[in-house]
Amino acid sequence: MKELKLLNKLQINNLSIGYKSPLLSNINMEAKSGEVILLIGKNGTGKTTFLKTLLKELAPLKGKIEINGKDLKFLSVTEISMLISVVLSKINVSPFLKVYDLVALGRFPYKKWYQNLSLQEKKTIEEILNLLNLTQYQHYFIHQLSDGNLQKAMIARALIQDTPFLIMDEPTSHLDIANKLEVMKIIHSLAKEKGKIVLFTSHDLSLGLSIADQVALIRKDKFKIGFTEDLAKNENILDHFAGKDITFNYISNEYEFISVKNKREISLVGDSQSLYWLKKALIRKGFYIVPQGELLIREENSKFIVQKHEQDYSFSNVEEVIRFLS
Ligand SMILES: Nc1ncnc2c1ncn2[C@@H]1O[C@H](COP(=O)(O)OP(=O)(O)OP(=O)(O)O)[C@@H](O)[C@H]1O
Repeated sequence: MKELKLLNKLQINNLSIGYKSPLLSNINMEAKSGEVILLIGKNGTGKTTFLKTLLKELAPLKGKIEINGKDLKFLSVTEISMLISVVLSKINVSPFLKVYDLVALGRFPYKKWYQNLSLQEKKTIEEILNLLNLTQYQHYFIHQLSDGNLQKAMIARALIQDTPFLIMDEPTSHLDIANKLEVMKIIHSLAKEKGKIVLFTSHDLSLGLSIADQVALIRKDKFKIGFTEDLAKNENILDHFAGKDITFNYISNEYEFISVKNKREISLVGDSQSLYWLKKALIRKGFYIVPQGELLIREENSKFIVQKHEQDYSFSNVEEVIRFLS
């Protein structure tokens, strides 16, 4: 699906947001066509407040937000709807709306009644339903949809709105891993193939980081933004979300729960899938994985071989190894 790529730009200067008093100040950021921005921060730090300000539901306390050179302050609701579409985490539509009608509502900024959809608009709705594998559900009431398909229907509505800037609040919450991955893929392709700027919040950090070009982090009343990997490295963002007895493993890219009962040091030789699962179990049980441990474990002919005091012990599964070591 090739489309003319327009150069979209979001520019925020010296923005302060909040209610009576500022929650966050001195927010500066810039994003261009094709960029995905992940907004993260612990609960209650101001993510929703930031999104509401971008949507002009809240007035900025200070500063300026421009989309494609247009200052939000001077735009009407309809004009903003042609620039920004939004997928909210809380579904705010009637459950007795049919999927097709929900999606068609995305054209509301452009006309008075969706029944007057042009042939071209109807064709685009069909294409988008098809793109999101929703065609077979188009005549369902939205309360009849699974969470995954409901989320996709909300995304379809935002897509039909056809705006340069798309905001998504927790688009992967309540979804299983297959649907999370699908939504991530959609976000990625909307930016890369359609040239949109997509800003989304997520508590699924490693998934979000894998598609984000920039990360905006709200921490200790400060808004920091940067190139994803630089910000992740400089701000230790993954450790920031870990807690007591929980650590982020930069090799496996996962959070790990650490028990403090065992303190033995183990070395794993090799990097097979079996050793990966063994390593997860060892860490969960509180062993330290180090380069030169007191015990060595390798895989040979689909068996785990534990080398202890120069002697080899063979085990056929993870459970046996853990029982032997515990
Ligand atoms: N209408 C309001 N008036 C005054 N304070 C508010 C209002 N709405 C939210 N707040 C406060 O602003 C702060 C930030 O809230 P916000 O909802 O933006 O956080 P968040 O990062 O989106 O949290 P979460 O991850 O839990 O959704 C909180 O302390 C909250 O209590």
